[in-house]
Amino acid sequence: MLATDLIDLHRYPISTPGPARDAVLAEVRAGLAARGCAVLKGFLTPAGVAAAVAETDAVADKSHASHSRTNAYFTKEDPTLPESDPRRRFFDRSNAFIPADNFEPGGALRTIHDCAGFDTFIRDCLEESEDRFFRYADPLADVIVNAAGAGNGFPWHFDTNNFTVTLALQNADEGGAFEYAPMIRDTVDEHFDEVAKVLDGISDRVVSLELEPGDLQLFKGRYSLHRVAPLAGSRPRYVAIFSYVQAPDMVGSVERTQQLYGRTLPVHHERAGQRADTLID
Ligand SMILES: O=C(O)CCC(=O)C(=O)O
Ligand SMILES: [Fe+2]
Repeated sequence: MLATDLIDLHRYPISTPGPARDAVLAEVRAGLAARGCAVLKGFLTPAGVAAAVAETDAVADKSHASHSRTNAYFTKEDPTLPESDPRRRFFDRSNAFIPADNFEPGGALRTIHDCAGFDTFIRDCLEESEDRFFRYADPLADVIVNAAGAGNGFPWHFDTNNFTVTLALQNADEGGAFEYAPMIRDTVDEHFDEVAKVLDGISDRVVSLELEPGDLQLFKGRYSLHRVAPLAGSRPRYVAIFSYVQAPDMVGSVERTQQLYGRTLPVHHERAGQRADTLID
């Protein structure tokens, strides 16, 4: 399997410096600056989509399902806040991640991820500096697939990570749109009143994206409230997630890895407590 067969490199010459690549970068950066979101439609070829879906179908039974009730901030219930506060609005979240070690080197997803120039292209899109941009070194989490069946999808939230790189592989029979309220909060103001309107379904700031199989999405979810709308039907929604972090050799914490993937590896225990930052997660 060759990256040239899987990625539409004519439309997106990610590893060929020149005006065509510069034009793609300019468009992505403009989207990120204006809305925190950029979509490269048809990043994969039809053959690339088919190969990635077949690969995912073959390991779909390895997914780990977890359920929780969460608010948009992933914080605990705080009864001292007024009941109308968005921090007290909890929603059911169920998700199933296929851990990264099910995707073999040379398989479709890793051929895409390992393609020459892929990481540099993503870094250039995000305008991150070289010493602050590394592949996640977690063998269970660097390349995963979120396999979502019928249900609530992924309720409204802000991401804790600065950006997310996803590749849409398969849509559900119904629902599953990616909805977001661009830049609804900023570094100094949570804008709880605006957030509450989104949660109540009465905001006029929500944008709905119908991503199609093969679309690559770069999303800065720290300031833009977003969700995956409820899903229906028997066909699961598959989205691959490529993770990058700000320091080398990072892996997930033992607790979070266990929760998301249902197991841990020796590396999670060896590196526990050696994180580059002091954040909870
Ligand atoms: O599945 C998606 O499209 C994105 C899910 C999401 O928002 C997340 O993983 O934080
Ligand atoms: Fe998110």
